[in-house]
Amino acid sequence: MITMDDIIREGNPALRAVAKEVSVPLSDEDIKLGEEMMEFLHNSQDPIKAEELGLRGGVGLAAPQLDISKRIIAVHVPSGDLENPEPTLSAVMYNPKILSHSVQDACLGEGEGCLSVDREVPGYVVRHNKITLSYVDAAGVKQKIRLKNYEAIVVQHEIDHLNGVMFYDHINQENPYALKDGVLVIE
Ligand SMILES: CC(C)(C)[C@H](NC(=O)Nc1cc(F)cc(F)c1)C(=O)N(CC(=O)NO)CC1CCCC1
Ligand SMILES: [Zn+2]
Repeated sequence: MITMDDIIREGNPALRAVAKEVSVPLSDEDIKLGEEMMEFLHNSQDPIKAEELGLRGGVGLAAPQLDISKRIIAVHVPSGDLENPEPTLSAVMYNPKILSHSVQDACLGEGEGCLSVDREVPGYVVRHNKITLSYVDAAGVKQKIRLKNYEAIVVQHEIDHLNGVMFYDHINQENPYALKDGVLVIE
């Protein structure tokens, strides 16, 4: 089972490498890894298990954060309201690729953090507001989906990890809260 000890932290050069595509059909090993990554996210969002295992509540995880240089990400975005426990996005994505994106940019009003970064780095992380994404799912089926707002931000954050990019690489060094006109601030 994946715990925080398995997650490498900034400074580890493996976080700056470009990860390799996985072969399709998926190997049992890659399918198992994806299942373990999703299990980590579920455990991290379960108050009891998170406390027991000392996990930070995670919405996304990329294989390079486990020192595995493969283009695999897992995302699990809870719905946010207790009435509707259905997550708004829950998927293990193999070889995810952004096919196209909106002109409209967006950022989280709270800025971003990272499971591999044990410090606060303030500032807006400007990303695409909407993306069209292709990936191979855990069943080996090619998917093409459109995402927007928070879900799109999470997936872009995870795909960045596959390219050795950290969220703070996007923050304006002169003025971390500088915003061009028209950037949507997502609260
Ligand atoms: C770094 C951390 C603060 C743990 C961040 N979680 C988060 O932003 N909030 C959160 C946590 C939950 F459990 C449920 C929930 F709806 C929201 C996160 O998981 N990531 C993922 C990551 O580090 N992947 O490599 C960072 C987020 C910043 C913007 C998108 C992902
Ligand atoms: Zn991260």
